[in-house]
Amino acid sequence: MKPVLPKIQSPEDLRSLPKEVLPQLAVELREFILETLSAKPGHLGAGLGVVELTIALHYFFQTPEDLLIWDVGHQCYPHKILTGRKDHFDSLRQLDGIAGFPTRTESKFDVFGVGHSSTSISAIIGMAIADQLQGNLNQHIAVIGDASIVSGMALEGLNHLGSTDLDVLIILNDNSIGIDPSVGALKEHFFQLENGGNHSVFEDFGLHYKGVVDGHDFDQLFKAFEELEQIRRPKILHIKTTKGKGYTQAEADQVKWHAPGKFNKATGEISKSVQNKISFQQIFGETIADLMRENPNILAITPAMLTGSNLVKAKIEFPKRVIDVGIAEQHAVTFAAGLATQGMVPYMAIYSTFLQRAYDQVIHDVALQNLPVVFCIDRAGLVGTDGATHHGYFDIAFLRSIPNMIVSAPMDDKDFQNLLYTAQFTESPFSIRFPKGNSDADVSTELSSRFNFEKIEIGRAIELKKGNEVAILTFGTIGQRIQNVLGEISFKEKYGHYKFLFCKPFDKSMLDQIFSQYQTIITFEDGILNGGFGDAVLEYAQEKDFKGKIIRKGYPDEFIEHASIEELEQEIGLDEEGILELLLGLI
Ligand SMILES: Cc1ncc(C[n+]2csc(CCOP(=O)(O)OP(=O)(O)O)c2C)c(N)n1
Ligand SMILES: CC(=O)[C@@H](O)[C@H](O)COP(=O)(O)O
Ligand SMILES: [Mg+2]
Repeated sequence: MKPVLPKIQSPEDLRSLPKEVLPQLAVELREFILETLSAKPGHLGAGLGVVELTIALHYFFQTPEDLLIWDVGHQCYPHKILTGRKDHFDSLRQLDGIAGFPTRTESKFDVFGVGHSSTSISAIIGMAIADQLQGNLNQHIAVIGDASIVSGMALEGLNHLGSTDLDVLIILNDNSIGIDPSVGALKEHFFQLENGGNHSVFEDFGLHYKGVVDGHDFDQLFKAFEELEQIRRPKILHIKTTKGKGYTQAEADQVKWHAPGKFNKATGEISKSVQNKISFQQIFGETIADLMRENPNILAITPAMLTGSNLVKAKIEFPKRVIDVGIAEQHAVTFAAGLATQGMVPYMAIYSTFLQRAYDQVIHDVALQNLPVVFCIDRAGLVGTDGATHHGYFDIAFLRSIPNMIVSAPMDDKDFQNLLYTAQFTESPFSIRFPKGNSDADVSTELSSRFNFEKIEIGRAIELKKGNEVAILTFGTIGQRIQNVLGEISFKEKYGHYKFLFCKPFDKSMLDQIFSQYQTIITFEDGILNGGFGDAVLEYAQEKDFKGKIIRKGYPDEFIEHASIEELEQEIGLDEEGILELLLGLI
């Protein structure tokens, strides 16, 4: 049979095909995704799992007039390929290329921007109510995974939806896994439904329930769509799929193949880059286990990012003290607050971008009660190819404004370990932000407790180098880059370098000293400038009536798109070359 995929530029082309060729199209689509992703890394398993579902949805419904939302959006590659982006698909997640998640500015088929999970039900209700009020007769469909539907936001959406008369179709794509194996009580309920259980929790939410349908079987999918078309009220279709479907290796190790990086399609071998340096994630994983060995009150909490946060090893050693609560950032933070009231020492491992969802819990449940929860904020700063939804550059600003909160960031591996160590002794909430990727420490660096942890004086800044013209103040790992640049620069004596491990509390006495010695100050941070570290310096400068010049460098007041971290830093001018140019321009 002739290939079908090359003929498809839009769902209209798809809808002109006879149903019989759809299984062949599914094979071609998988092949196309595997071929591309083996060289241009991205999220693999989730997309492979929804190939038939995606084809069936665009075939049956009149997209884009019928509105289709993909929750999280990491499974959207078949959707992107079928909706006019096939020819650009090899630019996936790269500078100026197509985004890894549905994005409204990219296509009219991406009706809602996603990246963070569990938003699809709320968004589709909003669209359905708007269409009802405006008299539009289009369909409304949201596809959501088994790990995402148990999250608070999704449950709030279901609770709303079930009380309406909206003709909305929710498709629960149940593959019995998130990134890591599913957790929580509802996974057992879903399992029972798959095995003949006949009353679903969704009916109690007021939805018509249909399940469980084989999500890889076109006939079953179309039959279910036809049946549900007649039900003109909120409804849910529960389908069972296999994450990684059609690629043996991805089916066999679904955690590894969630987002495997580059790989050899023929052998299934995942490329390993030669690692000369230790990553901050490795340091975190080793150090937290070390601290847990020493202090039985320490627990580590993760909202569904056990592998990403490098907590797997600690979980094996301390199964009861490393707790994955599922996609439940809000619950995770308040749960940590509860633990802290009873004298436990919770280390909340959370990506900066996902902490955004729990902002009220940080303020109301932790900081207001001055509870000593340790926030280990991973993926802080730019994260690269995941792009705008996942960069973590707001946290300095949003944490600095909260009373009682300690806001810290290491410059290097040792600082990081010492901050993690010190945090257990404080009586206030303590945040430690660290970036994705490598530290400057060599792979041979000893990470275990044989390295002697040192208690850090909270709030104290350190003069790394005296200067006589320009004071460079850094917060976080960007300080390492400054050190590299200073190593190269002529007129070194002109530049002083001050390391601020804490943005709050702020070392005012060090600033007093800097104000008295320099007329030019430049601040560097890997966060948004609005309200960040540089602003803290400015605020104090104004208070002290400092008359010199203050320049702030960080990220602009913009949402930054996807590309490699290095490319993005270069664009912003915060790569070594950009910094060198900047510093030379100051004298
Ligand atoms: C609020 C939020 N927390 C965490 C994540 C990270 N994350 C992305 S996909 C995913 C698992 C989703 O599992 P599921 O909904 O079952 O979809 P599947 O990958 O199995 O298709 C997680 C935890 C996220 N995107 N958003
Ligand atoms: C889709 C999603 O939110 C996650 O899969 C995210 O891409 C993980 O990021 P890391 O790869 O940095 O763990
Ligand atoms: Mg799943």
